[in-house]
Amino acid sequence: DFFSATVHMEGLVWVESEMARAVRNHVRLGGLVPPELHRLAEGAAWLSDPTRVNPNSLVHNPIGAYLLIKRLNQEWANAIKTLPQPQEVFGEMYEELQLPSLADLEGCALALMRLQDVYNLDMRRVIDGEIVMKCRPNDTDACHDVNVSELKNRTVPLRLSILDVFYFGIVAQSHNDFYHAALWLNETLAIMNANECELCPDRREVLDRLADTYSKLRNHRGALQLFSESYRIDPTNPHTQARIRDEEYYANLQGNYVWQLQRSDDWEGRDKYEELCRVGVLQNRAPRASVSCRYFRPSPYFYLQPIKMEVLHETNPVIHLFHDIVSESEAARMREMAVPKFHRSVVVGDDGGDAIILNRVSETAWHFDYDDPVVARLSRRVDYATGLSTAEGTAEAFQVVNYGLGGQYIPHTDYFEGDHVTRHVQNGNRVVTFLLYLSDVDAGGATVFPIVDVAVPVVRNSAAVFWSMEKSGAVVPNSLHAGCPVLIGSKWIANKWIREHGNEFRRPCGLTPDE
Ligand SMILES: O=C(O)CCC(=O)C(=O)O
Ligand SMILES: [Fe+2]
Repeated sequence: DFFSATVHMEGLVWVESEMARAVRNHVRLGGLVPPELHRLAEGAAWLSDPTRVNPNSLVHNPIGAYLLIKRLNQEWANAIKTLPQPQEVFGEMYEELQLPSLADLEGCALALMRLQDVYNLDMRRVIDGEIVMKCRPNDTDACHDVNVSELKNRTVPLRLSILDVFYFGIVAQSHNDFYHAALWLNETLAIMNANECELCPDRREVLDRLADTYSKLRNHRGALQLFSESYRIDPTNPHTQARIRDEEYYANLQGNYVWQLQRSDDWEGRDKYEELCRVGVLQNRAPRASVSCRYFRPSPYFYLQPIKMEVLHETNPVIHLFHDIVSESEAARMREMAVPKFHRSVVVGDDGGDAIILNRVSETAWHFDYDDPVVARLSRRVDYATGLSTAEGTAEAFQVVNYGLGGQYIPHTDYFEGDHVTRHVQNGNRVVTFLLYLSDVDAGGATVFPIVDVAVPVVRNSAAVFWSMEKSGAVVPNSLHAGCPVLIGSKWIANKWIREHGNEFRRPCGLTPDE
């Protein structure tokens, strides 16, 4: 999949730019191409204009990413199909051409809907190509409405068409996500009611889909009304007639019941987590309420260049941010080595095995110390900075992650609990997390600790360091944390988890259990 890591999406920007270049060259040399192909190539010309902003920023925006995938999966693919000899236009690249799939397009649509919830995005503005976050009524004063797309100089209009709006509704419906289906299908209908449009979807299909969605959500009166309208358009359809009878029956049973559209994915702690994500949406720009800052020399290694340490939470759990702990070139090396190794991220599933879930959309690679001198050097630095051994068997390899579109990692603890202990705790539990930020993020993506109300900013080349265990060996439930969905940008991190075994003498028990 392309949508599961932003770095893969960046590759697609390059693909479009190269295809456009090939078409333009072909035309310049006197070749003929269908007008549609010509239009696509001209539309992508700006991608190879060096005076414009970084083309990768196109896919750092979720609307831009969706539109790119759509162009490649549908418009380019269809136009190429009409060519009798595509090799004449595209040459060798044609053989290796890998265009995104329908699953990618769906993944983009679902990602946008997830962002819509967490950041409470204004739907109308999304359709106009703008990402505007609104705080929810119960949010703290620390939350501020913001148009995050204004913060980036945009180069191309990112407007969605009514067919896109309809498509979002269809995707949601086909994933049994009736909440978003209702939102987007309703919007489709609203746009159709407000405008004369040539390229509108079939009205009856929109009505039937929305009616069916309402029925699933137990809004039988709404469903009845829509099926009735659909029936007026086509009175010969026996299926609609039957549905009207059913909905009438259920609506009567419901009596005066007042229906309200509600999100369907409720889980404990969701609201607090999402609120903190909204508060932290521009965390790396805003001044933070850090407890204190100081130079920190945890070992002679840092004698000449002490760590610039920001204390974000003093205890239970300790959360520090170490600034400039890796260099630009080390971070680049870590990212570059990861791409060829990437696999879709998994989490520990209920059965103790690996599980792929939509709650963790990202790609993962593991870097061992013997893979590269830079990795070994960084492991050593983590040892000096934490005072704990990072030798093999004591610490895990570096886990490098690039989040995908709307990529997030919902609240969890890094230490293992319950059934997971047996499978994952041969070397003891995870004592400390050293979370390196290998990139900036334009908006969203903060690491948040909902129990203690801390949002850690994604500051390039810094590391969030937090402790999951007390010296006594007791775990710290307050270390519950999450990676907020990336709203705009490409988020790269590298985790180093250090285990208990091998550190008994480096971090011995205190004199009292709560030391
Ligand atoms: O991406 C983040 O900010 C948090 C990641 C995380 O918690 C993890 O990988 O365990
Ligand atoms: Fe974590």
